[in-house]
Formats: sequence, C-alpha cells, structure tokens
Amino acid sequence: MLAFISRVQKIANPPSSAVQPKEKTALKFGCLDAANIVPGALVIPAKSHPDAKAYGGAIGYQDMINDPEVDVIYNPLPNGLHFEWTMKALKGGKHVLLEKPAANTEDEARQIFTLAEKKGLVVLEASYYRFPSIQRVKAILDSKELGPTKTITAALSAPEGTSKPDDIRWKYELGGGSMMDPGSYTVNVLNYLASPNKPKSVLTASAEPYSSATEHKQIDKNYFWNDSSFPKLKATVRCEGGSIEIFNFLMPHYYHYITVSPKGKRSRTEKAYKFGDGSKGEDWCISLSTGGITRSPRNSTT
Ligand SMILES: NC(=O)C1=CN([C@@H]2O[C@H](COP(=O)(O)OP(=O)(O)OC[C@H]3O[C@@H](n4cnc5c(N)ncnc54)[C@H](OP(=O)(O)O)[C@@H]3O)[C@@H](O)[C@H]2O)C=CC1
Ligand SMILES: O=C1OC[C@@H](O)[C@H](O)[C@H]1O
Repeated sequence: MLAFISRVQKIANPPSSAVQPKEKTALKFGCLDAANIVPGALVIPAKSHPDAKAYGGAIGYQDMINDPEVDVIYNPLPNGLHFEWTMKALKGGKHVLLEKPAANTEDEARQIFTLAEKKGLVVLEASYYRFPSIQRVKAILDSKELGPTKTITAALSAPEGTSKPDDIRWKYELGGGSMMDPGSYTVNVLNYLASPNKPKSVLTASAEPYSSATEHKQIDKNYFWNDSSFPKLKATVRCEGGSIEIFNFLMPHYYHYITVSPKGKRSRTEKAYKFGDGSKGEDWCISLSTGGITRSPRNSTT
C-alpha cells in the first residue's frame, strides 16, 4: 500500500532527474484550452524543462493556430470539438496531439487523417493506454504460446460519482456518452488484441433503444459507471491453448499484472515493468509521442 501511495505521488510530481537536455529541435506546443487533463498531459511534463514557457491570457484558439512560434497544437477540447479544431489546426499547418476519442464519427476521423497525410503532418491520438503492458499481452498472443484466439472481453467502468453530473462526458451535444469515454478504450483494446485479424463473429450484443437524453444517461450509467467502490479495468483473451488476463490495461503505470494460464500448466503472473526500473513505460510513451515529428522550417507545411 505504501509503495502504491509513493508511486501515485511520483507520477503526479515527476522527479527532476527526468529533465533531458533541451534539443534545438524541441517542439513548441500550443494548448487550445485549460481542461482538467492539461496539467498531467502537458503542463507538468513541460515544467521539467527549465526554459519552458507557459502562455496565458486572452489568446483565441485561431490566434494560437496562426502563431508561427507554435509547432504542435494540443487539442484537449470536449469530444464534440475535436474534429472542428483539429481540422483548423491542420489547415494552419500544425501537427496535432489530439485527445481521445479522435472524433465523433468514422467519417470525421477519415477526414482528419486524410488531411494530415496530404499535408505531411502528424496527428497523434492521446490514447496513452498503449503502454508496454498491453504490448506484452499482444506479444504473448503473437508468440502463439496459447494458440489461436477464441474470444476477447474487455471491461472498463468507474465507481459512481467519479464524474460530476455537469461533466462534459454527460453532454451529448459535446460528444459525450459512455461509448465516447470508457467505451473508446474497450473497443480499442478489443481491436488491438484481435489484430491483424478481425473478429469472425460477435457472440453477444444487445441494444437498448432510448427516446430521450435522460434515458440515454441512465443506460450509460448502467453500463459504464458501476455501483461498486472498485473500478473495472480488465481485458481477458481466451485461446485454444489457455488464457491471458490483464488487470488495469488503462493505467498500468499505477499498478498492473498479467496472468498467463496455459492449459495443463501452472499459471504465471508477469508485469511489463516495475515502477522505478528506469521509467520504461514513460520512455516508451515519449518515444512514441515524438516519433516521426521533427521540427520543420516555419510554415513549410501550410
Ligand atoms: N488521454 C486521456 O487519458 C484522457 C483524455 N481525456 C479527454 O480530454 C478531453 C477533455 O477532458 P477533460 O479534461 O475532462 O475536460 P474538462 O471538462 O476539464 O475541460 C473541457 C475544456 O473545454 C473547454 N471548452 C471549450 N468549449 C467548450 C464548450 N462548448 N463546453 C464545455 N467546455 C468547453 C473548457 O473551457 P472553459 O473552461 O474555458 O469553459 C474546458 O477547459 C476530452 O476529449 C476527454 O475525452 C480526458 C481525460 C483523460
Ligand atoms: O480518458 C480517460 O481516461 C481516464 C478516465 O478517468 C477518464 O474519464 C477518461 O476521459
């Protein structure tokens, strides 16, 4: 328990030893808003750079996009505004770090990534759950140790009260709804663990029609906010030769374990990394989030 508390504290206050010498090619981020996610995602990590600057005041979103000093736009707006402002940022020649879920519809997502490709810009969806732990699960599946995959299940829900009644997650006009928040992770993890194959069939599926936002809210609540005091954070894959389960695929850097149970053999428990073993999780995440982006000459992509 003490180790867990100390880990939570360290994650919230990254040690200064994490400071890297500033590279000339360091990217400058412009953040479209001061959402709750912003300190953890950008402000605290940027503070570890001695010469990081925070901009504030009445600068409008479009002014920030137009600012030639900015290389990358971070879009942490409510889901329903992701598409509009990501398209504007791309049109303005900026790379985009885009909060999940990237867009409200498949068509919007296609438009975003088509425009990014056309302009030679990077759009990265901030789906940070793809830390090495879920990759370890995938590697075990790909190794065929457990044989072909038969079924995959994923569950993610938080104790009731975790999000306030006026939270953007409940506002459908802003792209709220449970499938747009925890559901974006469960669908993502199912697809990732099934890849490169597509599931052959859906074993169970049910739809609950609703006629009003209030009814929709109740349905969302039943599925994704549970009445236990403990969150659900599990993915399980059953294969012909055994099964594998990961606890806390969402935030493995806090705590996770992977249980591998080959048929007829003893189960084993693995961890993709241990906290304090050189921040492997964070290193991986950083290398991914900057991969492929180098600072381009000003306005060369507009
Ligand atoms: N990758 C991850 O792990 C996580 C991602 N997220 C994602 O980040 C995004 C932001 O989530 P969260 O930080 O909880 O959001 P908040 O509710 O804290 O912030 C939303 C921000 O959007 C601004 N905003 C602009 N227009 C509107 C509008 N019309 N209505 C309401 N707000 C508006 C608000 O600005 P103002 O204050 O000026 O009104 C506010 O700063 C979401 O897309 C969410 O899915 C969230 C948590 C974790
Ligand atoms: O993306 C997210 O991940 C963590 C959750 O607590 C949060 O509601 C969600 O937006």
